[in-house]
Amino acid sequence: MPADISPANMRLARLPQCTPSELRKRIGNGEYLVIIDGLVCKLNAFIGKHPGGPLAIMHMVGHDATDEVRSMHPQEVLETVVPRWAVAQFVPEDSKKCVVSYVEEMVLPYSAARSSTIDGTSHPQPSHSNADNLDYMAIQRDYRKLDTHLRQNGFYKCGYSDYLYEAARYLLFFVTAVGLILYGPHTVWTYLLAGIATAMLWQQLAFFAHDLGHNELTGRREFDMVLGICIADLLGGLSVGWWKKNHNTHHIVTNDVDNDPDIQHLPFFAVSTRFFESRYSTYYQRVMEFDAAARMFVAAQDKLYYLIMCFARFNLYRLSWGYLLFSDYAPYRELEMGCIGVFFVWFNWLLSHIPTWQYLVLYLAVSHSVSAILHLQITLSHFAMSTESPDPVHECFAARQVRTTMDVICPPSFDWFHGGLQYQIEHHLFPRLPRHKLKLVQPMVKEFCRKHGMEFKEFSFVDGNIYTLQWLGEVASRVKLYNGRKEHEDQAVAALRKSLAN
Ligand code: HEM
Repeated sequence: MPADISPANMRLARLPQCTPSELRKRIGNGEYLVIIDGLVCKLNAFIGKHPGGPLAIMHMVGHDATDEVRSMHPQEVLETVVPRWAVAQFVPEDSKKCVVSYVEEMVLPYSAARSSTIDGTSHPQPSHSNADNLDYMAIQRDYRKLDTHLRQNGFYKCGYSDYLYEAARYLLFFVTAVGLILYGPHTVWTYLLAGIATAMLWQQLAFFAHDLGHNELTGRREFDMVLGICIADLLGGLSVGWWKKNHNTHHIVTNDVDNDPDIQHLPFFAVSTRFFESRYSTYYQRVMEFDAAARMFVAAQDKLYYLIMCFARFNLYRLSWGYLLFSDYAPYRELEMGCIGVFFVWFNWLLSHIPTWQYLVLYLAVSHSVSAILHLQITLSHFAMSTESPDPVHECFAARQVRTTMDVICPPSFDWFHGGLQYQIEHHLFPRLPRHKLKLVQPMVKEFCRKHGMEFKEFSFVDGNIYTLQWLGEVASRVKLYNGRKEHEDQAVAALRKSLAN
């Protein structure tokens, strides 16, 4: 095959070389350098314009982000846009070793929390076999082979006909909910059933909005985003922009205590004893205080899990508005605010047809608390999974996703109930893969994990709940120890202060 001598490739071939020590030095001097496919990309001028937001890039400064970037971008961005930002060719010290982070021991102004996670303190982790003895280089190589196989064999093409069944289901729930409220007899059963149908509609639409957020439908970001706004904002009253920011971050730094918003739920939940240290969240840009309220809730988190989940949707309204009103980066702010406004109008119009306040409360309580099913499905995949890498310098993207995620086993006839997202490990390995293809990929992923000795965690929905509750209970039981130690420390400080004052 003749060598590609296009001007773009000639430019890349002429780029200077950059070693790991030069990379560290330049990052220390304030350059935002990310390694992608062997190229060092300087992103200072691009970070503010990045369609995936600045935080995505910040997390990857000083990292080999090849797999993260491949998993998050369409092919044309990888081939034509990424190389434009290349300033050097990267020369690793040892090309036979998989190194993903060159900055673990550096304190970076924009991601200082990341380096503080490895302070040598031991915190309990859910059990994981072989996590210390993996060959990351081989895992990375085979993961890339598998991804290429999926790309070349049409797995990334969306099967639009799959959505015909989806649409029929959405319509059924919508018509049931609205029909019962507008035309049903005024009985408890009517509003109970209408509430359940509304919750199921929201749950099913959330799966569709999720596909659109990953651009799985058409692969065209703007189109999928606007359709997502019509689904999530207009029909569900939640901001899809907020959700995308949150969710993309979750995919890049999955189950990282300081960085992943999907496990940062103080004062209600702590999935790791690390949260007892009142750590700084790079996502929320504030300290997550482990204060008296947090100590009280976390100590009983396994008992309160379902109850708190019943109120989670109200928290999502709050977070959506917080994002739309205050976020620096909200590219569709006006459109989303308009659509959520329309949601409130039509939803209140619907509520105005409920004849008594008792029925109104019943309908709102049922529709919002049954929505908890969705929150359980989301949290089940990660809450009881590892939150700490055994080797942050070498652990490759694929190994990290398998370590931090679990699948839910369910019969094919129940696929719709989990939205196809019970294949979470597959989804985390290939986030842009249309969700109806995930089940076809599962046997390949299982073989990939078996070959490399990575534990493929999967539970039935019931067992997954039990496993999660046990882990939450395990963390909760440590609060007592923490309280005892804190009391002891407070007494020591008080005694010291007293003796200094005398
Ligand atoms: C040279 C570096 C980079 C370039 C040129 C670049 C460019 C882009 C472009 C053009 C898009 C829009 C894609 C589309 O139309 O579907 C995008 C989206 C995105 N990028 Fe990057 N990116 C870079 C680095 C990164 C890095 C290091 C990350 C972190 C893993 C990242 C994460 C994301 C995410 C999460 C999205 C999704 C946004 C969405 O779906 O709306 N990018 N990027």
